[in-house]
Amino acid sequence: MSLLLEHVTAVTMDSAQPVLKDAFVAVEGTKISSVGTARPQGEFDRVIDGTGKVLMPGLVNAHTHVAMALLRGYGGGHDLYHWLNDYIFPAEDKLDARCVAAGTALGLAEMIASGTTCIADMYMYTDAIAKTVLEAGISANLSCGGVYFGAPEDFSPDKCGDCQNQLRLVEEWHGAGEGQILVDASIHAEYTSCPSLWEWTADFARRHGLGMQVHISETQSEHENCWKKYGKTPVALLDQYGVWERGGIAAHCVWVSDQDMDIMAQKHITAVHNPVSNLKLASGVARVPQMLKAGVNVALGTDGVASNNSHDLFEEIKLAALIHKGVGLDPEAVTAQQALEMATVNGARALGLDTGVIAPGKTADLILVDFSAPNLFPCHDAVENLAFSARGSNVVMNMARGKVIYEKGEFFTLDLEKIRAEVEGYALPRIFGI
Ligand SMILES: CSC[C@H]1O[C@@H](n2cnc3c(O)ncnc32)[C@H](O)[C@@H]1O
Ligand SMILES: [Zn+2]
Repeated sequence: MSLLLEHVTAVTMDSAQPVLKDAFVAVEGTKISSVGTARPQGEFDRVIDGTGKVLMPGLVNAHTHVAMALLRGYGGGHDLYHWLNDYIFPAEDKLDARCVAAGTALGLAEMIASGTTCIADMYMYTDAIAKTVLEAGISANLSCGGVYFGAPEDFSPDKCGDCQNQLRLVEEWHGAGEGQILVDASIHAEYTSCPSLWEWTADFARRHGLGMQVHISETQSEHENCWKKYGKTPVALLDQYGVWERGGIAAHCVWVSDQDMDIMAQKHITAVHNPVSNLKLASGVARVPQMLKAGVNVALGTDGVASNNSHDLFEEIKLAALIHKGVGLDPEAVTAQQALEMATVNGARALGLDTGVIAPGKTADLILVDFSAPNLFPCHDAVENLAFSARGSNVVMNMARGKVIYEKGEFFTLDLEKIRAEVEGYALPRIFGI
């Protein structure tokens, strides 16, 4: 399948040619084949007129729990500890694979309609997630979040359910769909696990050549309790156990120290900034400008919609570009360009994907944003408008791996009616008895 997007304004995220007006972007199979201001030679199976629209790389949600769409906004008004223990974990105890499939489909529909093409996910019943992701068409780094509450001296990988789940996940899904699904090793968090699990997970990632996902220093109490218990911060402690040997995704990083930032830069650990979730759970504001200065790769995530209420990454982009200006009294703290980089090229780097940029040879993960909408007109600077004015609802086309999966309100890989019926008819009654 070949496709040409013509007469479009391309915000490429490629420093060689950042914004191209009246551009032509050609796609061949799953890859971008050409980008320029002259019409490429040849015939195309489909031509899309991009007049009045901005083409940009698909957005990368580098930390999420997509199936938590079922729990949208549940347990509001509490901090992380009470929210997890009093609301989320009890609700999650009632989940089964069918609920998770329904929640994943719902979450993916929201993500796709608002411009997301790639996610890094951590959740349970990962077979159901993988099957749903494959159907939906976006790319996903899936992990199942290692938890171990037993006595450290009793730890054995053969008897640890989460270790067995991680092993199965790799065997069955790593590289599935010609690389559409990658499996990452994962540790839910320092406070839900122990040194023997960290050692095992580091070794597991090394043996299988996997990425790593961990929740890190999300709250002040988590960060300080770790220091009291081990005399180290979570970043430094896990480093001691080899967890970051292959880099990794550290979600939140609200309370990381300056020394942690140096380790993160050195070990290629991405800090995933989740500003909405961190504000909603009153966890704080991550020191993103300091991390950027220290050379840390910073990406963006929504976290689950239980702690966010939305999977619209344009909200995270806007907040990431705004909040650090206010906190640091610095109008240049995080620029519009930097916020867009976090949601595209930096996210792609975090997931180990050859995407996030509009350039020949890159994966064709592309979205069209309608700049004739009242909230995007007039446009003095496309990058500023994307960061500060755009909303997910301005996305009129989502192409993942060269395939148009959403256009003008229509889903081509998901059935929204069926998803709604499954959520209302099965998942919600099972979890909440309603
Ligand atoms: C073991 S699967 C993932 C696990 O993480 C929980 N979760 C969701 N949001 C957060 C967060 O902000 N911090 C820590 N843990 C979180 C989710 O509910 C699953 O149980
Ligand atoms: Zn999370």
